[in-house]
Amino acid sequence: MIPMPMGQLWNNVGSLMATFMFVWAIIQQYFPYRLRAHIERYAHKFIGFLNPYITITFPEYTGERLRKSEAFTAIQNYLSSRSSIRAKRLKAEAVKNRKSLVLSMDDNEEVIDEFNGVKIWWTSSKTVPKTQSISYYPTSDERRFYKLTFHRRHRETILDSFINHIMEEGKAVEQKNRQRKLYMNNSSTNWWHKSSWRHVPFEHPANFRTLAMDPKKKQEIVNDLVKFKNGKEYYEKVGKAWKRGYLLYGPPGTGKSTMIAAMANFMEYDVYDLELTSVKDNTELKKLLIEITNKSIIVIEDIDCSLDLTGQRKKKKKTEEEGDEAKKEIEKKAKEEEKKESKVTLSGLLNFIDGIWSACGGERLIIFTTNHKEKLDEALIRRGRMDKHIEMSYCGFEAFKVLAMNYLDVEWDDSYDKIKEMLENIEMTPADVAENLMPKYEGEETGECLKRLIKGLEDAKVAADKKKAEEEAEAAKKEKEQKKEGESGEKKECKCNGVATTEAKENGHVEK
Ligand SMILES: Nc1ncnc2c1ncn2[C@@H]1O[C@H](COP(=O)(O)OP(=O)(O)OP(=O)(O)O)[C@@H](O)[C@H]1O
Ligand SMILES: [Mg+2]
Repeated sequence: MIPMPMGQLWNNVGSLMATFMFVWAIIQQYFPYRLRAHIERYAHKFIGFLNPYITITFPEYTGERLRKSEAFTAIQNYLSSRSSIRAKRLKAEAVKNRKSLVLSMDDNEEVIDEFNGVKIWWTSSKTVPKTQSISYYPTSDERRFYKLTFHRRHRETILDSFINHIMEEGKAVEQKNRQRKLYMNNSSTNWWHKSSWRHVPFEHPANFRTLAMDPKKKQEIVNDLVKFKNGKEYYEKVGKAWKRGYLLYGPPGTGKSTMIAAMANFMEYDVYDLELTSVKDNTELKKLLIEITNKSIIVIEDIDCSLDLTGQRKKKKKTEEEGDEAKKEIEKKAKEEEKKESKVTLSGLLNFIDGIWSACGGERLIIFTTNHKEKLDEALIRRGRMDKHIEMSYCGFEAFKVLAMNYLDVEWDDSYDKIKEMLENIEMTPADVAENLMPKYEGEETGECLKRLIKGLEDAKVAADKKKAEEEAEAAKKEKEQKKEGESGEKKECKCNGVATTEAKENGHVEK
């Protein structure tokens, strides 16, 4: 039914249409095809003259091979939020890769929508084809479609803006509701895998609220991410691929992996965990890159351990210095290693990050983590590649407060002053603080957990002092040995030379 304002005029039009339909049925039955086509053309003109409303149909499947229409899916998503508020009869479907059921209006249901003050009617219907045919595609013969009806005076608004608006909004709804994924790269030796990546649902609960770190630093990271997410036009304007690199560095247990999960949840991106050691060579690395979708985070954890990326440049430098023989030996060793290890090179990785191929697809974050920033090649982490370097460090008092809130649900306790002072002087990772705070049995008192943390900090202090004393003793011992060696060397030199060397003279060991 076409939605129209009711009234006398429309009643008349309605009976006129009914008469017309009757006449049309007779024409179809008895008139030859050519004449029928001719009459049909004029009939449409006549209906168009009487009916000021325009209708657009969006079928569920399109094309010869009956592929699911993108427009239909976008409208379904767009309407899922609206129709669930406005429609009286809804249909719930479990859709692949969606976190929750998709609610859409039931067949022959109508929803009234509005766009920039223009009234729009959506109806959902289905047709059952009269002729039966054998097909590999949709098992059911039912063809669902959405119908969009609007007044012809709004033709421009609808065609120029509204259609784009529903496509964009529908895609955004889909993005928001989809089940996000955690991908890992398949080993190149497993040739039976069709895709280079396999995945599992990404369900890490980390978020920025529960991430323990300095609040100012955390806010800065959140702002940076928001700027990146909304930066499509900006990146286009400056002629830069829409991607951003983060280097997370710090000791084990300071929350680098937790931060990645929090970023993925905040941005609603998929995560691609790239294990470099199982990538055969640079070509395979490129192939992996091409298969990565937009709105994703590419992670390479412990980049300093992944490959001998730091060594390759240094080796090259060394060979140049040492000449042919050393060169040959190193090349031989390298060849042997290549046989069993990944052949991904530093330049291959640099190209992966910001070569021309890296620009296929957009909205990607690349994150490296390391415990030893100083070990990495400067080229790998220079700005532009790794745009933001984030240090994840030992637990400070602000970070402790977040952890105490997470684990114990307390905002303040009398012991906090003492803990604050201790955390300023003792290094303990957030992972260790969290472990101390976590109740060890059902109903363990908050005070007990805090006491355990204080005890843990005291123990850590004792251990750190002991380590420091040992290191100092070791250093003193070494220095003493070196001094001794130096002295005996000088004496030897003085004895054997017969003639005093300049150095011996300077040191006062001159033979008379
Ligand atoms: N900053 C933090 N905020 C909240 N929880 C943390 C934080 N740091 C560590 N944790 C807790 O400690 C555990 C280990 O942290 P995580 O794996 O993120 O450390 P990491 O820095 O990645 O360590 P590694 O260098 O060994 O990979 C996490 O599961 C989390 O519960
Ligand atoms: Mg980690």
